Amino acid sequence: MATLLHHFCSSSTFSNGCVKNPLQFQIRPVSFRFIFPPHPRRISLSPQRLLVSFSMDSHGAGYPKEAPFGVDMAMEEEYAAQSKLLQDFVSICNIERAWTFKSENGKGSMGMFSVSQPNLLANKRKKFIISAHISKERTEAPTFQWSPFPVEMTGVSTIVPSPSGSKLLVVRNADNECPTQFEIWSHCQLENEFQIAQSVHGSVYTDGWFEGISWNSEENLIAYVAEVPAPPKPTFNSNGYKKGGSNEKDCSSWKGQGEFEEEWGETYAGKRQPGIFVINLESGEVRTLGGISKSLSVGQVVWAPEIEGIHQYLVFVGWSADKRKLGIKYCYNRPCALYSGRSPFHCEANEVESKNNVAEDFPLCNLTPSISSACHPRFSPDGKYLLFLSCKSSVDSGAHSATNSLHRIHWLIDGKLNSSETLYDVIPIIMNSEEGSFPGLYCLSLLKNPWLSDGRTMVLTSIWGSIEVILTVDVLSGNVSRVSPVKSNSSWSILALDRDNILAVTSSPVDVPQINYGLLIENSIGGDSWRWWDISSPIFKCSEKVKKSLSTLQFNIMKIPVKDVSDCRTKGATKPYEAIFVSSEATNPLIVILHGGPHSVSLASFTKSSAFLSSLGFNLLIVNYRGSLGFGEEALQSLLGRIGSQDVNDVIAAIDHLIHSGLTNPSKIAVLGGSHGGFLTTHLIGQAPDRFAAAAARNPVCNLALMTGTTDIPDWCYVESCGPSWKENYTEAPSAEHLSLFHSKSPISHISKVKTPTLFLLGAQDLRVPVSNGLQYARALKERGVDCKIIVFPSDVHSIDKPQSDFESFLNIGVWFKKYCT
Ligand SMILES: CC(=O)N[C@@H](C)C(=O)N[C@@H](C)C(=O)O
Repeated sequence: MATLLHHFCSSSTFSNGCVKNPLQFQIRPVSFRFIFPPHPRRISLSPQRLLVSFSMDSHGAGYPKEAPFGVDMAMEEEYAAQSKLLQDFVSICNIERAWTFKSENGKGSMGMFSVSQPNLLANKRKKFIISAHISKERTEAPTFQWSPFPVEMTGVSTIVPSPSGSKLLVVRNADNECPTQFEIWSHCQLENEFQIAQSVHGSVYTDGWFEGISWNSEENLIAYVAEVPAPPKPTFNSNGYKKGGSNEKDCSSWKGQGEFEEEWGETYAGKRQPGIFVINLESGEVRTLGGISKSLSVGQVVWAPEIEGIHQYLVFVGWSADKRKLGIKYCYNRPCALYSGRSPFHCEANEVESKNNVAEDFPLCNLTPSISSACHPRFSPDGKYLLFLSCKSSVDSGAHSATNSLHRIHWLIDGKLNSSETLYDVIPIIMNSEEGSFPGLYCLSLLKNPWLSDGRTMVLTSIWGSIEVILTVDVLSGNVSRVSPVKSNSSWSILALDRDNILAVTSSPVDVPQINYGLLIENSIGGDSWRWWDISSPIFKCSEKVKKSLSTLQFNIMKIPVKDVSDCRTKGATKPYEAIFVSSEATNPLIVILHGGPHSVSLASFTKSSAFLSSLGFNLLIVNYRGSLGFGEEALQSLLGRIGSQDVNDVIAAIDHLIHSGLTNPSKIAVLGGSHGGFLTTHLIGQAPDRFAAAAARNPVCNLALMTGTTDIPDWCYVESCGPSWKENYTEAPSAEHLSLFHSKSPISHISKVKTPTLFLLGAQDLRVPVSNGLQYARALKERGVDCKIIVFPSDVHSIDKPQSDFESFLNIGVWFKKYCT
């Protein structure tokens, strides 16, 4: 077991489970249970963990055995039963990506799905490929013939088919100091294999953000993003400092640390600088895209359209960081621009041989100087336009995520931008929209080839209120159409295009994912001309137990009216927000679930952990408080400067609204959230101490004054606490006034009122909300006699998503809530 359990039993739990706090003494009923299993071995002396058992271990020696540390013996049967059910949920597969190919015989097409499934024992996600032959006859339902077995992709970091579909790149990033391996496969064999030494570059980025792997149209070059090798560290031996430094290892010397170098924060430990490389598949030679300054990190590379006799260009995104690299994971507010540069295999021989790679030899062109953010470049099929997404609202306001926009520039074949060239807004930022109409673009990834055959319609997935929908966008007129069924309140997400048809996945909080196939029936693109079919697939198989428990559940998306409309600065902030209510019996205890960010959203889609909690007999209220993505920019911006009050009040109003609606009469209420959702969880138990019977917080923000000096995103503390005036205040050296403001906005300022038993799940490697935030708050609760339990996962980062940690987290949440809410 890679995980470590820390159960800090409060003194009160040792003394018969009484929950003690300075304001109130409460006696909880305690059941002392003597457990007599078929072969009695144990005597449980306390409901918590005082337990002695004598048993013969496999070596025959009799040693007293202790209860597992952190397992509440009064709940052991519950723990065992829940762990079985949770395993059934955990084993449900996810589709990561999909591709379609022309079929060999010209009839129909082939679908290839990259699927992942957690492997608890190995504490890894197994990845495998499963394929299907897709046949379709005009308007008839398409049929999928699935390959009999999946093929496991052990050790594979990513795969990328070539544009013609005749070759497949397989990348294997190695651990330690081993080379990265590239394999090129044809339909039935390995054609070539290349080992790229660490001295050339480190791991290829497969992170979904800097990541970019692009085949050229001739399919003889691949451009990609990989870690630039670190400069050598100073070397010392028995004679002292060894001049010159080297990366070689030998036994008679050691490496010093040199100097601290900034990295990109949470999930990017060890990543200082992504660079662009090109491999020639005929020679195996790897060249670096030159001219990139040290302060520019680059990614998302694509080839510009190829034109005979003209230098070949690469287009990519650059993020500059002069003084400090601030965390970039979940943070779309980092300024970035599109650049073009000449392919290192299309430069003059003397340029390539030049060892200097200086900027003058390889001039880069900033293609988007007039906008603060440009990412995900995509060329139109005719090569005339370059489309890109922008997070400018996020960059300009400082909110870590916000409404996106889509833009178009006219591509000039020499890879340069004419300064008079206009940048067109295809989808502008929507500040506020009418009920039921397009709320704005919330899309942070595009398919490699998102184009329908007319060459001007892009297909993408975007958040719309509490669901994801599939949209078509005419990039010349700017017309946006919702092509996933308007009446559906499930979430729809595109997997791949099959010529002009869409391969999608849908799910809801009570339905496991399902593959759907959308056929464009009429010639006119957009409107209601899409017909959708459910496709049966072996991918999302689940146990009878899971099916049975899901069949008893229902959900609806509720509109919650804003309480204090007079406090709102904009019209968009007065509009109702949403909450997803998942229920079976009206009298079930209720779990209020709160997303993080805060500019993120809980989707009405299938989430294994939430489905597990509903299957335990809890109703769920999943609140998309104002500030969430998917509701227009005014509603989102309304939260800046008001965290800890507006968001807290929105959650309380949602609970009240639900209760007054008569849909439920919960016996007890629990609250659960991670990160900013943990901030809300701990605020709620402090600000509304009588309302919650139990709480669970995953890497919660509890004290902004502590977080600002320890997190990878100190700017977040300023933006969310100060609002629009944050830039004037932001500094790495907070003043006493700043610290006092941060404290007043934090859950820790309400700690004296808390009495709710609270479970803390903390990742020791979290760079975003370092473990000290949760630990400080939890220790302060214990000091006050509030019942709490802390589990620290030593190798986990902010998301606590290693399979074993995720499993143990939700098992403990389920048991904790059962203990205090039923
Ligand atoms: C921007 C960011 O990471 N904020 C954190 C405080 C947070 O809430 N993170 C979100 C993304 C989460 O759900 O973990």
